[in-house]
Amino acid sequence: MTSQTLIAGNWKMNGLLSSIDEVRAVAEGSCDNAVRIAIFPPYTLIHPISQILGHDSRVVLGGQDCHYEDYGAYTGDVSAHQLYDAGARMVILGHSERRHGHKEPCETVALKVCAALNAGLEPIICIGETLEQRKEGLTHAVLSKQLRDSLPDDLMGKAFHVAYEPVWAIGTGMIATDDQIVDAFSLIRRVISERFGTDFKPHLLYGGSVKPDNAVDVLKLDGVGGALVGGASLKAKDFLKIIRAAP
Ligand SMILES: O=C(CO)COP(=O)(O)O
Repeated sequence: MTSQTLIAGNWKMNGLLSSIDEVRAVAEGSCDNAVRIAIFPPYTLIHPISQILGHDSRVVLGGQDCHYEDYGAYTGDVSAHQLYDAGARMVILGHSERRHGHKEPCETVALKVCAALNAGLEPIICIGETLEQRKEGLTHAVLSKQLRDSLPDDLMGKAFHVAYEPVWAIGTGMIATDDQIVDAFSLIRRVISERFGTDFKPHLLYGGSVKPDNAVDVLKLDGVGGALVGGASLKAKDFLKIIRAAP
């Protein structure tokens, strides 16, 4: 699995056809090949953006979720194969806005991870505790359970990423402290090595209020393999500052 720093922008339910210019500006403004860049626009924009960027673009596209079935009577859903067909090569799975907003259980996330890998998509699997859970001292228990139950058994040798996104840090401007990030990452590494063996080195991202002015501090932390950025990925000028902050 690549150890290249990954800077990923999750646009969530933002962006219109006119926003394609922002992706073009990111592709043109980023010349450091050491950093991998991914943008997760809404489904409606994946294909038009992929057409404009072309195959050898610096920017990889991804979906923000997918269904675990390949096709069928699932009104409103999109399959991993459809994402790939539209030009996506990655997918975010288990984001807290899916886990909490759509009551999505870990077992469903695990099925989606399998579907994504079968379709040739690289998944970013998100986990994170709420503020109440942290205050009650449940952070480790919550993260371990989410991780164990959201990862299918058959992951050896597959390219995937785990994003630690504390729910209370998302969209709040309240970034996790260095100690909280390092602590969560060491737990994630431990849980994964217990399950898949010590040779298995997961690629870990941090997400939650990453901005141009704090990106350097987050990305230099030991073991941080990149960032999953929400609000600050919507404008190319902000996102490029975060990309340039990568070590
Ligand atoms: O949810 C996030 C990325 O998936 C983080 O969002 P913000 O960067 O807006 O806090």
